[in-house]
Amino acid sequence: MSNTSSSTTDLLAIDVGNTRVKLGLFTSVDGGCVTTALSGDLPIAAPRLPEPAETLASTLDELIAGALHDWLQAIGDVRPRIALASVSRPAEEALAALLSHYDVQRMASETAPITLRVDEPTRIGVDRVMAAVAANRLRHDGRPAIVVDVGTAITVDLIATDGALEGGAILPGPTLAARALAEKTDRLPDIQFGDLGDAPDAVGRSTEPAILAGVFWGAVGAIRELIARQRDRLTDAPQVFLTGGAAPSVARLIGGPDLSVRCVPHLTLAGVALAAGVDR
Ligand SMILES: Nc1ncnc2c1ncn2[C@@H]1O[C@H](COP(=O)(O)OP(=O)(O)O)[C@@H](O)[C@H]1O
Ligand SMILES: CC(C)(COP(=O)(O)O)[C@@H](O)C(=O)NCCC(=O)O
Ligand SMILES: [K+]
Repeated sequence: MSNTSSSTTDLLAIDVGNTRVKLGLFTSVDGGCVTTALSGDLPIAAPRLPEPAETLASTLDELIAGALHDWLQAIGDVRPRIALASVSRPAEEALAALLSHYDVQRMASETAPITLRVDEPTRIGVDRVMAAVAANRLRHDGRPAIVVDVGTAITVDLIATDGALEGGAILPGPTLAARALAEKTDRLPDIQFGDLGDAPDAVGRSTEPAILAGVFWGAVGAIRELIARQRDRLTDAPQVFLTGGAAPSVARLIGGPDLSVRCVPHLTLAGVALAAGVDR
């Protein structure tokens, strides 16, 4: 882990999902947003999206058990200001209690720097909104975008050419789908797959591989179909941004010759940092 020098403009962005909490330390230098990555002695040029200098992805239990304390110490206990975006109310309260000595800004969907062209702006998940804020930085002017977040749930969201978040689709993620099968049936086991790994054979020759084939290719197929249907409403080809814990496993199966898909691991964290004004 690199040494990060303390600065009053350091921002700790936190994305609290239903499975894991993602933390990213964003450092600002001279009011501009740069990474601490160095090329020789010179900071590399500011990317269009802020990149966290340090990150941690952990379960809430691990954080409470000491991982948060250890990580804050390891990054130099810089006492950054904190921007917290959570889709889990219990996890949010538990984290806020752990961080009671810090200045914590709680992010909300309806106050984010993006137009929400949805029926109930206060209900749309703040993670979806933050990822869209970041996607608005990445997409080319005049091009629409589709943001796919493969986490506990999968979300596929459409951003119009004017930058407004139009809404999208929500479905169970692979791990959740497998767990639901185990819970709601008598004879299906709870398959453990921390890492989805390589694409499985679509013909599983016993129960576990059959479940794996179903949840994996079901997720890939659902994402592809949702992108295709959202794309049908557009005049210009969308740029697709993929994020979330399981995104790397499915990324190369989503795109094609006429569809560019970019995997952006810290999309939501970067959106939190942008919404909290890291480079303003
Ligand atoms: N190493 C991994 N490889 C593939 N998938 C993973 C890995 N770690 C986690 N996942 C998947 O990512 C999901 C968690 O992703 P994440 O984006 O953190 O979700 P959330 O935001 O809902 O907490 C898990 O449910 C699991 O399906
Ligand atoms: C859809 C979600 C459950 C995704 O959560 P995640 O998979 O990141 O844990 C979350 O964005 C959420 O609780 N949304 C609220 C409802 C909505 O977005 O319309
Ligand atoms: K998420």
